Amino acid sequence: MTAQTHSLTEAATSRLVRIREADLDLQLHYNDMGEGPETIVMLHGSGPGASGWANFNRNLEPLVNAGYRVILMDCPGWSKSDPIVCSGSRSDLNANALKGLLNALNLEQVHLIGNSMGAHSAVAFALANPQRIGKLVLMGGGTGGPSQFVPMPTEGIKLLQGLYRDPTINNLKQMMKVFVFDSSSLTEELFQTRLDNMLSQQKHLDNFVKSLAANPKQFTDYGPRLGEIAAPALIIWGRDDRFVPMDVGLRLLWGMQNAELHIFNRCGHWAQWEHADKFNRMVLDFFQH
Ligand SMILES: O=C(O)CCC(=O)/C=C/C=C(\O)C(=O)O
Repeated sequence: MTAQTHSLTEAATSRLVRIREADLDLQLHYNDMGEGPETIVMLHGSGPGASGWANFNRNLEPLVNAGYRVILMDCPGWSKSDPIVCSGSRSDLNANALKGLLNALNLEQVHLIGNSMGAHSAVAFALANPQRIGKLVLMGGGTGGPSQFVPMPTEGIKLLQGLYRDPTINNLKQMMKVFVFDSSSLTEELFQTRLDNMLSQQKHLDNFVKSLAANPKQFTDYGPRLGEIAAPALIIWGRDDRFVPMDVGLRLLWGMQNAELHIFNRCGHWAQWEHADKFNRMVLDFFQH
């Protein structure tokens, strides 16, 4: 552990900020750590109880040690950010929240790492604000829309939606076992932390269900616009992803101007957690060259 990372705890890096952007006027929670000329913002997925810290805690230290400022944004409707009902595009809503956060922190340009919903939101942000993007890392997401091979919603997304409606420990375990390739890596402590996160914000759970009822397709299909994105992009997928299938990654690869794709074998929807060491090395190499 270096001097930079000895204080890398959720509590020590936790911050709140008020943002006003487009039709949003709300309080956002984020974690802020490290120092350096370049900033990486990480955007989490849409599962119940998700947060920047829950999704990316295995990926922070190498980036901070390499001299990056790292920010985890908790999207509106998750963790300690304000609740919201989303009846339009969740990808665009999160992109607006990110713009508000960057403006509040005086950050003109950043790199983005997005997981699942976070990847959908990163692409929405890149389309709306091309000049504010350095590089993009997208895992298990990047655009809504169909898979060529797998019926949608996938089994994972059905379990996720069921968990929002009925947030029990058994439903949580069922969902998380489909999340990852090797479910023996999931500990009771991890389940309990996730359950506590979920149940501490009942309003977020209720609002997600209301949002789905108002608009079942929360994530815009940006397929036709992917060619507008010129930023270098590293797409990372799990071969065994049962939430957002791997061919969505191929759509991104074909669509974006400057993208490359890495597919992990024996990997589900959480590449940054399931293959953290290799993921961290690949991401650092991508940012540094
Ligand atoms: O519905 C989609 O396309 C996105 C699903 C999604 O974001 C799931 C993410 C789940 C997590 O990463 C999580 O809960 O930690």
